[in-house]
Formats: sequence, structure tokens, C-alpha cells
Amino acid sequence: MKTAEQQINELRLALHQHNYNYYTLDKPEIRDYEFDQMLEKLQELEAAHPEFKNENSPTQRVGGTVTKNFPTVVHENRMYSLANSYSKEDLEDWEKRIEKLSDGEVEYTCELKYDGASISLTYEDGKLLRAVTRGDGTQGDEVTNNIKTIRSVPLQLKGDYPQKFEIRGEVVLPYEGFAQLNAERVENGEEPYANPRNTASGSLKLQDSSETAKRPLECLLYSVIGENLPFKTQFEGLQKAREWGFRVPKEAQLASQMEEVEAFLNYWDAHRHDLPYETDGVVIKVNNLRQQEELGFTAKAPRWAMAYKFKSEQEETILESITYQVGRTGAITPVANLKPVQLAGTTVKRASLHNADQIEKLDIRVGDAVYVEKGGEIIPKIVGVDFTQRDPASEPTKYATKCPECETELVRQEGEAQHYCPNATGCPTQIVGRIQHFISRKAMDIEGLGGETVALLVKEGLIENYADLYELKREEVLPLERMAEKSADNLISGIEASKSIPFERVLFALGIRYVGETVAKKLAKYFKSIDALAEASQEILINVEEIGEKIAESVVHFFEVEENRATVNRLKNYGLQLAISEEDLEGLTDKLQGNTFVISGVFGKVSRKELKKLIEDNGGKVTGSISAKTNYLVAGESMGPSKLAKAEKVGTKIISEDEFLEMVEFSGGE
Ligand SMILES: NC(=O)c1ccc[n+]([C@@H]2O[C@H](COP(=O)([O-])OP(=O)(O)OC[C@H]3O[C@@H](n4cnc5c(N)ncnc54)[C@H](O)[C@@H]3O)[C@@H](O)[C@H]2O)c1
Ligand SMILES: [Zn+2]
Repeated sequence: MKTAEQQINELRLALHQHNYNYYTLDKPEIRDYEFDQMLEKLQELEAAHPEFKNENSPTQRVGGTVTKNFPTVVHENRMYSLANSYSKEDLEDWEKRIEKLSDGEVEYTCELKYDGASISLTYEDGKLLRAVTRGDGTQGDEVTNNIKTIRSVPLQLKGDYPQKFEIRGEVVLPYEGFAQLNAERVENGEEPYANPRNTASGSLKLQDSSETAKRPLECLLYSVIGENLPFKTQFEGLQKAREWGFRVPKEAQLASQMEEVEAFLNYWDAHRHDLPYETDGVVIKVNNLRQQEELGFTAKAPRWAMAYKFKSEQEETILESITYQVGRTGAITPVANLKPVQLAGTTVKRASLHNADQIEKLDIRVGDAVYVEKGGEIIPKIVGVDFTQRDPASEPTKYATKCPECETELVRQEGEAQHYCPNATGCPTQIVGRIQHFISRKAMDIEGLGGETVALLVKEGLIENYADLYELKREEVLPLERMAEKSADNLISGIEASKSIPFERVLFALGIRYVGETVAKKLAKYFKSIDALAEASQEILINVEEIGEKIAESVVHFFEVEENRATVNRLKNYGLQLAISEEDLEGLTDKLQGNTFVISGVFGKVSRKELKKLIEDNGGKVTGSISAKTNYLVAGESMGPSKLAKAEKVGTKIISEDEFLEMVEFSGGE
């Protein structure tokens, strides 16, 4: 067995080499995930054997180097890397450390972690003075002329910018530009680039700026550094930078608890491939700059920030064909059929491709070698094409024009990503899908009836619409395959029992496009009956909180269709709940209508959850952080001082639990 010292030395040597391949040559030989695992291993070994500590270790230094091709500039403020975490537990540990080291309540900014090349821009009197790469963190390459070719880098600022400051960001190459660039290279008989990140980085190091200008690069900014800055938090800094003319993506969010941070992580883990550029995680930062200053830096990274890397177990395989699936609302989803490959412990044969834009953006073609990745979702995704292996004779993918189930011409509405099969009443998959949705657990939850039986009932011609379920007779279902006396009884009694399912769930069960569980709840609460909802105009619908144009349009459209109205009427006649019951109505008021609340601290009489429900039942709205729009802060025990200060600053009314309960005339629990 190798000694710890040998292992440490080998890892250091290998990591130095990989850093060189990655940062200097822009040609990595291993995947980032493997690199990170080696680095983590080295970190563990060094922690267990402090006697081998060495300040030149890759764990102690920023990985890049300076080249001799550009003037070397020493950074006025060192450019650090970021500490990494791969699990929610790591994050929670970090939060605990932060809370211990900081005084006062800590708020966090969550930002996307753009995957490109770091850059530092210095502005003086509103003009770009110089642009320097991160290099080894202490000094970097001055690439001002190349940076000036990027259109999103302002050469002259506007607004109340400081006289002199530095701003940091990431130069990225959006997918679309990357695919275009590669297409041109292939046409010219050149080798295509492997990935956007290394291409972005390589583009900054070109000697001829007119070459850089041909690359559709973007510069996304995330941090302003300097003295006497006109803001006190990271989040305000982002807003200011945007006002001065920088491209600062708008996805960043404030979070007052780790729960909110995790919601942000989960959301972007699932949706990051909808962004036009690559991201490899989320960066969580302590929002307050004074607290940041107190926390300071380690040898390699700030203590006040933490990167959370999306898990990307990636494999390369061949795309054998693209097929198309029809959903219950007629939405078409393209599916990639892959040469089977082992990924994260399972055999993967299919991957989701989202929509036509996604296919175009990644420029995926049948026969390509593609990278598949498993993120937070169950279905793996294709995240890129290995252009180096593309068959020069291949042609761009032509998206389906007809429904694979019923041959109807597909439509795509202006502004929508998805294609649809418009044949709602005749497309067999849609008919079955709609009824399956109707009976599903979160909708009518019909016991004794499953998806397969629904398909069978439709196939046998016993039902073709969910209202038909309520006319099913025991004698009709008994002859069906695998249907025993007992199961037939269960089915019929399950259908009968569903008549008492509350209105909001019936509304969800109807399967109106864009009316999910939450929207159904909102609509039910607001309109109180299906009749009122059916009469509502688009303008009235849009006025309901959180109901946008798309939803409003879809609801109006649903009730315009005569057949839908007839179905709803039948459901009403069968005795389904198509209005809020008297009992539920009693608890609902609009006393708090138009008021926004923030809840903070611990409460004595009701739980946070009950408090939230009380606010919503009385027509109010609950948000996570205080802004100028917050009307009330309901303050419990041990509420943090920073929230209080913020509330006082923006003029939010601060009320106690008792004062709140009085407002809604709450008379105590049951
Ligand atoms: N495959 C290889 O051979 C190889 C070799 C070396 C490094 N790598 C990869 O490079 C990465 C390590 O590089 P690193 O040291 O630059 O660390 P990092 O890229 O993980 O994180 C630090 C960088 O994140 C960037 N960043 C993006 N968005 C940001 C935001 N909103 N706020 C703050 N910073 C933001 C900054 O440029 C910062 O320098 C890892 O992903 C590693 O796997 C791979
Ligand atoms: Zn169809």
C-alpha cells in the first residue's frame, strides 16, 4: 500500500497537470467531476496529515496561471476561488459556521454559478480602464482589447457609479453561439470545440482581438469591489451594477433561511438547461457586506461564500433516434433514444429533450455522440454534443410536423416553447391522459381505479370523457379483463366517493392547461364556484394574484369550448363539488386583502404554518423577505435584529402574534 505521503504527492502532481491542461491549454483531459473528487481526496488526506501541509498544494491555491502573451497585472484585490459543497448537509454545516461567526441575523444571496472564465474589470470615471483574467489569483493577463469586443461590456457607464471600482464576472459563450461557431468550424474543415467553457476561456487569450470579436461571448457580472460603495449588501450591489449598465442576470434571489436557499437550488437544478448559457451550480453568499468583511478569507476562498455544485454524473453515448410523445394536454415532448449506457447506477436508454428550441440550441442530431447527465430529475438529459465526433455529412434535426398518435398537424403558439396536437377530443393519448389525470391522487383520487384500467375502459368504448365515469355500471365493468366482483364494487364505490372531493381539487382535475394544483387553489378561493369562474373575463382573471396572461387565456379558452361546458354541467348534475362548501366559506374572509406579510421568529399560540394559512384564508399574501411592498412584519420570539432593522428602514408595520390574531379575530385553536 502507498503511504499517505506518496498518495498526497501523486495527487498534487496529477492535479497540477490537470490545472495546466484546463487553465492554460483550455484542453482538459478529465471531467470536472473527476477533478473535483481528486481534489477532495487530497483535501481529506491533508487534513488527516497536517505534517505534509504545503502552501503550493492545489488545495491552497487558485488553479490558473499567467501566460507570457499578455502584460501581467497584479490584482489590487486578490481573486479567490470558491469553497465547494456537493450536498445539502455540507451547506447546512456551512450555515452553522457562518451563524456562529457572525453577529446578528444572516441573510443570503443565491446566484447562479456561471461556467466560463473569470474576469476582473476596472472602471475609472465611468470608463473601462482594464480587464484582467484571474490568472493565479494574485496576478493575471491583461486582456482589455479582447474584452472590449464583447458587446455586453459597457465602455461608458451611466447613473451614479463610483469614481473608481472593480467589477468581477464571468465570460461565457452561450449555447447558441457555441453551436454556430462549431458549425462554421466544421464547414471550414476545422476541429470543433469540445465545450463552451473552455472555448470562452480560450477566446480571451487570442492574440488578435478581431478574432475574439467573432466569438459571440457574453460577460455576466456578479460582484462590485471598491471603497465607499453606494450600497451595503451584495444584492443591492447587483442592482446597482445593472443600473450602471452591466449585464447582471436577474435570477439572483435573497434568502433568509436555508430552506429558501434549498428551494432555489432545487429549482435551478431542474431548470438550468433552460438558460441560454452553461451554469455548474449556485453560489450562496452572505448578503451583508459588513458581515462579509468580518468573515474574511481562507488561503483559497472567501468564508462568506459557498458554491453548491449541481451533481452531474455524465456519460457519453450515441443518439440513435428521436421520437415524440403526446401528453394529456396535447403537448409534444421529444424523446432521445440512446444506445444504452450506465449512469449513476442505472441503465439509461432514453433522455428528455424538452422541446424544439432545446434541440436547436444544442444542435442535436441523430447519430451524434452526446453527453447525458442525471440531475435532480428522474429522466436524464442530454446536455451537449461531442462535436469532435460529428459525422460531417449529418444534417440538422427536422422537428416533427404531425402528431405521432393521430397524424394531426402540430401547432405552436407564438411565444410558447412546446408544440401541441390540437385534436383534443380525437387524439387517443390525450383522451386517456386526461381521464388518468382526473382520477390521479392529487386530483379526484379515485380508489379502485388505476391508469391501466382507464386505458382499458377507453379502449372498450365504455368511457371517452371523465364525466362518463359517473355513469359506469357494475355490470359494464365486470366482464373486463382481470376484473373480479370485488374490484368492480371497489371501482364503483370509489367513483361514488369522489363526489365529495373539494372544489379546488375538482378544478385541478378538469385538466385545464396551466391550471396546476396551486393555481386551482387560488382560483377556487377567489371565484368560489365554477359558474363564477366560467363567467370571468380575461381582465378579471389577470387581476387575481399570481394569475398571469397565459393562465387567464387558457381558462377563458376552456370555458369557450361548448363541449367543456357540457362536461362541467354533467359533473354538476352528478353531484360533484363545483363550489366551495358553506363550511369552508365560513373561514374565508377578505379582511387582509391587498396586504403583504412577512413572518419571522417563533410563535406561542399558533405555528408558523397556521399563521400562514390564517393570512391566506383572510385574503393576505405571505412573502419571504421584507421589501418596500411589505405591509406587516409579524414578529415572534427571538427574531433576528437585521429583519427588524430592515422593517424599520422601509417603514413596515411591526405587529406581535396577539395583535395579528386580533386582526383576523382568531378565537383559538380547536
Ligand atoms: N477537468 C479538469 O481537468 C479540471 C482542472 C481544473 C479545474 N477544473 C474545474 O474548474 C473548476 C474549479 O475552478 P475554480 O477554482 O475557478 O473554482 P470554481 O470555478 O469552482 O469557482 C470559482 C469561480 O466561480 C466563478 N463564478 C461564477 N459565477 C459566480 C458568482 N455568481 N459569484 C461568484 N463567483 C462566480 C468565479 O469566476 C470564480 O472564480 C471546477 O469545476 C473544476 O472541476 C477542471
Ligand atoms: Zn394527436
